[in-house]
Amino acid sequence: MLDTATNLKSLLKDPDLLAEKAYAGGEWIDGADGATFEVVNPARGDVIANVADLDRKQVADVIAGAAKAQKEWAKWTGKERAAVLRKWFDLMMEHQDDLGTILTAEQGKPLAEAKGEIAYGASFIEFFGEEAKRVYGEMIPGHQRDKRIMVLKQPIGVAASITPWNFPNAMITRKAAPALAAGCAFVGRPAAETPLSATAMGVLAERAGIPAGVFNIVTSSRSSDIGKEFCENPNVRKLTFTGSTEVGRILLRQAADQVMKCSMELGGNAPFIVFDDADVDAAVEGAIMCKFRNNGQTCVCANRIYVQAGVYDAFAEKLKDRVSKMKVGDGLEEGTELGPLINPEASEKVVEHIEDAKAKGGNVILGGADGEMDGNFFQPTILTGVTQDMKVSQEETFGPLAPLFKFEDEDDVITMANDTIFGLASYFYAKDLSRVYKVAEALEYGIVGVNTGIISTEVAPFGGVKQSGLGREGSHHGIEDFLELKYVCMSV
Ligand SMILES: NC(=O)C1=CN([C@@H]2O[C@H](COP(=O)(O)OP(=O)(O)OC[C@H]3O[C@@H](n4cnc5c(N)ncnc54)[C@H](OP(=O)(O)O)[C@@H]3O)[C@@H](O)[C@H]2O)C=CC1
Ligand SMILES: O=C(O)[C@H](O)CS(=O)(=O)O
Repeated sequence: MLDTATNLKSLLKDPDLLAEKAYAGGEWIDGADGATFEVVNPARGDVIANVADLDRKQVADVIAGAAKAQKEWAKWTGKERAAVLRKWFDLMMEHQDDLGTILTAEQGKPLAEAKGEIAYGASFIEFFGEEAKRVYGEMIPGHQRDKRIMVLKQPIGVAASITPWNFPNAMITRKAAPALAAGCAFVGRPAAETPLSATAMGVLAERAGIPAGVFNIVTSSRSSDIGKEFCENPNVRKLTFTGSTEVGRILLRQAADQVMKCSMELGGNAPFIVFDDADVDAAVEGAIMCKFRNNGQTCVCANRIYVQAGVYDAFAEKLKDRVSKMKVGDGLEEGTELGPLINPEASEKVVEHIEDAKAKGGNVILGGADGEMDGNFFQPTILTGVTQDMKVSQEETFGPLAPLFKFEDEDDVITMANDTIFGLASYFYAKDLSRVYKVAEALEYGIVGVNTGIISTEVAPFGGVKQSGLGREGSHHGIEDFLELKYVCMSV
């Protein structure tokens, strides 16, 4: 039973990984006047930690220190930076079990998924540690006989990061790894719901030999204040955000005054399309992984499931059979496949989408809003007879709700799939090669999964179009957002 920080420490092989202070300038610091905020285990509602609650002035001081440290860090060679990043990666993998336990305790996902997130998060550090050695500039043939043109790539400076609660480790490393590899300093503010995974990364950064002030975690419950400091502080040259489109808009407006370089990984509304020529069994498995990963709390989860008329009934029946067997429970308990939602508001949103769909003609064939589940637990739910006018079609549910839409022909489903302000991830199952090419090209999304429901990897460029974001994270593209191009024109 998780009910106190002491109890959580008792589950860890290395209890020092549970850090309740902020990590800044190589020091562990308290909130001003000892202020703290509570971290709650979403499965049981118990307080598992009391974490330093930094105020805006303290964060400004951290940024000043990061700016100083960054000047020295930028002088390191790419190879030297690669070495400490590799050490950080090795330490993450060595402590994968403890990091997973901490993650499950504060976020709720099943322990196996949490450990998977640690490996996924670590993969960004491994990948960008290697990229640190390959930040190449270029020589361009001069435009005049006496001119030589050189293009340098230099670190942008201090990168400020704001991350969500749903992937409390990987969303930090997906930003910190390219930032540090490029020679930037990093000041990260994790979601108040899940700061412990972030401070644990501070413990390991210190052990890896990352210089003081290069990697900083500012824990705070005052998200708006800290966001304003990040956007208004002249020492911050880059803002990288993962979270809702709503908050992304606020940050972009705030960052505009400094014309700050921003990367935005925002909300999604992923269509998952099953054509008549699909392998239906494979599509059902893909839909389960895509829809119920992290209990539906990912920006790339299938939010709308479109099934062509010829296979609709078979798909619905098979999906219902598989989902009815999924185990809901505490993420720390053996065999749990679906943990709790992060908070009561998340459950309320799922209920709202179910009730709206029912009122507009939808049918619940599994689960539903009036289940006997307590706390933040929610029984996985499948709706049929879903149509475009329902809330679930235009809003991100961010929970274990699978709405099935029936469609007749290819052009119709492309139109429906693209009928959203979002454009992050999309998926479809089909075998015909011509259809695969045409549909992949027609979907207005940054990511298209073909005959797969899982697309997340450090080697590919992750990001959205339309109101799902700006920029890409991961892949060799991911480091570019932390570099500035400098053109040197030499007269010889
Ligand atoms: N595209 C992507 O990769 C991802 C997108 N998302 C999207 O985010 C949403 C769910 O995540 P959720 O965490 O609730 O999203 P939010 O946008 O509410 O929060 C994201 C982060 O922003 C912080 N925040 C909230 N308001 C402000 C503000 N005014 N100024 C500065 N920071 C602020 C939050 O802090 P606090 O929580 O402490 O208030 C949190 O750390 C969904 O829409 C999901 O699709 C989520 C993850 C990944
Ligand atoms: O926060 C999220 O939803 C992640 O970006 C999704 S993923 O990269 O872990 O797939």
